[in-house]
Amino acid sequence: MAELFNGHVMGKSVIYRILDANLDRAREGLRIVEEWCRFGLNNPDLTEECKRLRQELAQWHTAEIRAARNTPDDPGTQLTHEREECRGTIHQLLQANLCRVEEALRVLEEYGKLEDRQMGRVCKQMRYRVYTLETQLMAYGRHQQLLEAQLYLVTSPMPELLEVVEAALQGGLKLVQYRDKNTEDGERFALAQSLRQLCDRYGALFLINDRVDLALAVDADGVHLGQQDLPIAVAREMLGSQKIIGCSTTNPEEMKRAIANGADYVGVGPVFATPTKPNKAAAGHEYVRYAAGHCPIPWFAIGGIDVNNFNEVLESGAHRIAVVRSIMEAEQPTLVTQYFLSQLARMETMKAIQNTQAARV
Ligand SMILES: Cc1ncc(COP(=O)(O)OP(=O)(O)O)c(N)n1
Ligand SMILES: Cc1ncsc1CCOP(=O)(O)O
Ligand SMILES: [Mg+2]
Repeated sequence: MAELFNGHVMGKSVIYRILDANLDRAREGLRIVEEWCRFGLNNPDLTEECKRLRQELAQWHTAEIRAARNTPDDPGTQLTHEREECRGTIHQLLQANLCRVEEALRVLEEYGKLEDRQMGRVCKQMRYRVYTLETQLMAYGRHQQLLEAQLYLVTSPMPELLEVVEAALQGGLKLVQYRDKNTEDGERFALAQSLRQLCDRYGALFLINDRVDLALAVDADGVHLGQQDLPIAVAREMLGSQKIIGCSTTNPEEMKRAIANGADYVGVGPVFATPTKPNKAAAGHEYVRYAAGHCPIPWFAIGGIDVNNFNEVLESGAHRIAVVRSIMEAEQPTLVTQYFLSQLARMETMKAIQNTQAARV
């Protein structure tokens, strides 16, 4: 059926070309995401969902639709956006491709229903499934990254804040918390936004200390709450299940409660008394040893840790640490970050070797 639209003959072949291009686009985008779910995350559920979506789309890609393809006459093949040629991180690559799939599904929904109402309905459902996939994938990646992070930088306010954090990111840091008690909200928001962008560029997680509203405003990866801050349950309600919530603990009771309330990680300390938190007594090595033996979720030893006493903290059983001054006040934040990270990685390797040997005996 040929229909006249604005003087142009709108034949079936035009609709079929649009469907063909967008079926390809959606399937290619899904394949890119699927490869990451499979090889990057080793996640069978997410891999399976990508595959199912691809296969369901393939059923709509009939021989008739394929036959309408006319690549040489397609003006769109020469068009690339600058951003397509430069994806900085896996996160950006995944987001760009998920967005491409969602757009293609929307096109398939709108043009598909001109041909077959069922196709419109199915593509709409698939678009919602892709939104869910996106949320799950981003949350999974975020929690995986938290598991892998061994060094946590908690910032302190200073004029060179962004430069120092960037220097630490250049040293391989993957987890940053913006902690700033006194700056007024407007400036705090602007700084949090800049830090968010900086962390994105380096593929690092970005959390906000104390303020759930600020975490929401800049779409941070999560929030860190102390015993005097909002309850975890309230923050969870506001942030949803996909974001990270950390909680400070000073003793086993606080740790147990934080875990029962759904914290994703806990701070364990202060290990040593510290001027950064002057009114807080040290919990000491004993609590670090307790965490090493009992804590089932990721935990970070914090408080007074520096390059000189850091090995003692590792000997007490810590394999993740959080620091403020050691990096924020370092002459060479990149080098200090590299030093901490290399020592933490070395310790992991030694533990893996010891475990293998113990398993053999
Ligand atoms: C990783 C980490 N652990 C502990 C804290 C301290 O949080 P809190 O007890 O709420 O104290 P303030 O940082 O808000 O002064 C932290 N921020 N990060
Ligand atoms: C925020 C916080 N919570 C427990 S100790 C501490 C401060 C750690 O700072 P520093 O690493 O400078 O001792
Ligand atoms: Mg706090």
